[in-house]
Amino acid sequence: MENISIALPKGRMADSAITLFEKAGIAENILKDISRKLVVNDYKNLMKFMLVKPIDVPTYVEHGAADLGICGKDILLEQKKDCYEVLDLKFGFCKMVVAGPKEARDSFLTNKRVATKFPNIAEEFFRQKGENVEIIKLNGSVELAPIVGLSEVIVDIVETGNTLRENGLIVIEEIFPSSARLIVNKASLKTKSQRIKEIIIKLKEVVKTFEEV
Ligand SMILES: Nc1ncnc2c1ncn2[C@@H]1O[C@H](COP(=O)(O)OP(=O)(O)OP(=O)(O)O)[C@@H](O)[C@H]1O
Ligand SMILES: O=P(O)(O)OC[C@H]1O[C@H](OP(=O)(O)OP(=O)(O)O)[C@H](O)[C@@H]1O
Repeated sequence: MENISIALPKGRMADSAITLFEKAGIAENILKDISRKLVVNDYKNLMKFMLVKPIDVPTYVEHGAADLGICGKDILLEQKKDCYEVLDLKFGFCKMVVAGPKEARDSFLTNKRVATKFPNIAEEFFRQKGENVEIIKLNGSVELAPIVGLSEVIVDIVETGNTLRENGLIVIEEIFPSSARLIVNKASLKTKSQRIKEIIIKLKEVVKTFEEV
């Protein structure tokens, strides 16, 4: 049987991703072994798990360093890497939105500035609307930008809405909903097709139970 390697996202999606594999009975004790260690081998099930930043998951999968990976739909749409998206995992729910102070919704601005960690998504969204905008790429704390005059609006992820509220911002437009997705390396799906298909079937069974809740 071939070994299967999986890139899991560090950070807020890590626990759900790890629990998913454990519940599916595909891997054992990943949680126990992953702390500062970045690769965990499950020799019994012939699986290798690696923990990477969510933004890097598609890169590992595209290059075949991982056969499978888990990351948000937001990251897939931003990066458009060459891999297959095979399953909506029904956790990590959030929305990509345009947000800003109330005045930005109520007044028509030409050539507005948009601060974001997702420049490609923002660019595409405003291009489709036929709006000419300047995209300002940031790496975090995006809500700060309109408060200090770096931009008029932001394109960012909203989950509870707490960060927007606490900074006096509102959702102006929703762009798309996001959740965690399972992605697969294109060559691996051919060369390791039986194992990968078995894994997808087992994960689907667990995901079904999330939907029933
Ligand atoms: N409230 C949220 N804020 C950001 N991302 C969320 C939220 N809820 C779910 N997600 C999902 O989690 C992913 C980001 O996870 P995480 O915040 O751990 O990564 P990160 O942005 O690289 O972290 P960091 O801010 O430490 O650099 C997103 O791509 C998205 O799919
Ligand atoms: O709607 P909420 O539940 O408040 O969540 C949304 C916030 O969480 C994320 O930031 P993150 O915590 O990743 O920090 P960052 O801004 O440094 O990326 C996102 O970019 C928003 O700022």
